[in-house]
Amino acid sequence: KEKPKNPWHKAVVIFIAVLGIIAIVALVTTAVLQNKPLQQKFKYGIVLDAGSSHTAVYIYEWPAEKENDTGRVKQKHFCQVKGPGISSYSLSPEQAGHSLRLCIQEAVLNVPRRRHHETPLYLGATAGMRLLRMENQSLCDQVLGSVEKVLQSTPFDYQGARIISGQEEGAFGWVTVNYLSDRLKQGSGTTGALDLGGASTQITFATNQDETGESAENTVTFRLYGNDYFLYTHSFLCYGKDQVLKLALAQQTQAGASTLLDPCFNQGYSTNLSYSSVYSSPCITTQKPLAAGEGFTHRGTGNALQCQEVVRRIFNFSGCTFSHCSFNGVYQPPLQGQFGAFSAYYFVMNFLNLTSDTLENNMEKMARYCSTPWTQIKQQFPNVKEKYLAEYCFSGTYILFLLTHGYNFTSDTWSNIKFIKKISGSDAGWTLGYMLNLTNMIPAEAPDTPPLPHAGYVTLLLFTSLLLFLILLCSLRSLWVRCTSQRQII
Ligand SMILES: Nc1ccn([C@@H]2O[C@H](COP(=O)(O)OP(=O)(O)O)[C@@H](O)[C@H]2O)c(=O)n1
Ligand SMILES: [Ca+2]
Repeated sequence: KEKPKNPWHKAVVIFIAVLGIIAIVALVTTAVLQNKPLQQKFKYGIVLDAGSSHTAVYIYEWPAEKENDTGRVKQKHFCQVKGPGISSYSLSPEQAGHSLRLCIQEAVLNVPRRRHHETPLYLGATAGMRLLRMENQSLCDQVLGSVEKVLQSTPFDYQGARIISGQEEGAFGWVTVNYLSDRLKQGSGTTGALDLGGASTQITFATNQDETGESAENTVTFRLYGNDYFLYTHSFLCYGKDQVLKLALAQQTQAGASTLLDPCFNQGYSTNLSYSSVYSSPCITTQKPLAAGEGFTHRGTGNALQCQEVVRRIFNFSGCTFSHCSFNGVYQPPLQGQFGAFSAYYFVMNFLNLTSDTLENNMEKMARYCSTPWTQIKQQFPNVKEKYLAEYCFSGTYILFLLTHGYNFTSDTWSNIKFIKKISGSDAGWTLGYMLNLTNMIPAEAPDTPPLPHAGYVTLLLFTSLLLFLILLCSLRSLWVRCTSQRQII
């Protein structure tokens, strides 16, 4: 019944089999290789954070091809400029630019040479320069001119040095935190940002659109990856931890006495301070007391409860003209969601071991730290700079007070605050968000994402190839069986 077969049939079958296998192998290898570039190429961006107490240089890096994916830009290098913040050079502006040179040299070495000319370089100055601008616009311009001159002479693509606003500082800190924790693409449940500097402090969180209606100056809106965000943000100038200490010292030296007994410093701590070091800041609106001499002795008595009262007096809780206020008559809608607290919040709370305990336990630990004699503190932490060490009782008490009485965190909502320094290897702070914004790296609309990740494609491909191979094998086998049996018949 079988039709007679061509004797070439067997050769054709073998030829098809070999061709089929070669095709499948070629398909798999090209698909796997083409979908993933063999060598990653990177691009770079540099941001200088000119803070009130110090300047830091951040170098960021991202894959050259995929700029629009969330969570892809990361911190490659960090350099801390030696010496104080640029606003401290108001009496010798040339030194401000000069102070940056070593970190710039490091940046030159850390970015591949062929990328230098296309690497954007930004400098943003925060509260220290805001205060200098209030005090003396011309000195402020001279300092900015001095850093500009140095930054222009680098091989990078210099994009400008400016004082950023408190809203920008708060909002870009929020962008950084949510970008790094990959929350922007998901579109739900963002994290608020709490930043404590030396001269100002920021609070920023997403809220409902109707909550932002009350105060336009506290509102920032973003459209990121197809989602609309309504942010509440406020920057309290003079409420960074160094300026707040001046406020507290001024508050306590109104009588112009020659000795200040300060409950916010440890018992046995004593140092001489000049009245002008306290009263020269634009944050201090009261005049240096008439009775005052040149200076006073600043002596610790170490009492946390009394220190809380000192801190309370630098807050004003009356005169709210909105539905809700934090303090000093500043609008604040009800707190929402989780918060990341970084910068000096982290440094102080981490030192005091207050990052992962209840509010009540933290208050107790704080009381114990404040009442520890100064000699014992120094013995316990011989490697910590004395200036920092002496101020932890005050700074810790201030932070606890600010978060609870200031922003209205309670024992119940305390655990919503996470004290953080880095997220996935990059520092929390405004600099990354600032760069992402200026380089348009976060699109307003969600980019078209491939329906499957790379690994998914590879798996799918391997399975299909295997299946094809098996089908080929089976059909060849049946053909083979048929033509050999026919030959026997012949
Ligand atoms: N290891 C460190 C580094 C900085 N800090 C403090 O962190 C604060 C950083 O403020 P900043 O220089 O960014 O000042 P702003 O311009 O942001 O107000 C300063 O009060 C520093 O003293 C700290 O407590 N421990
Ligand atoms: Ca800062």
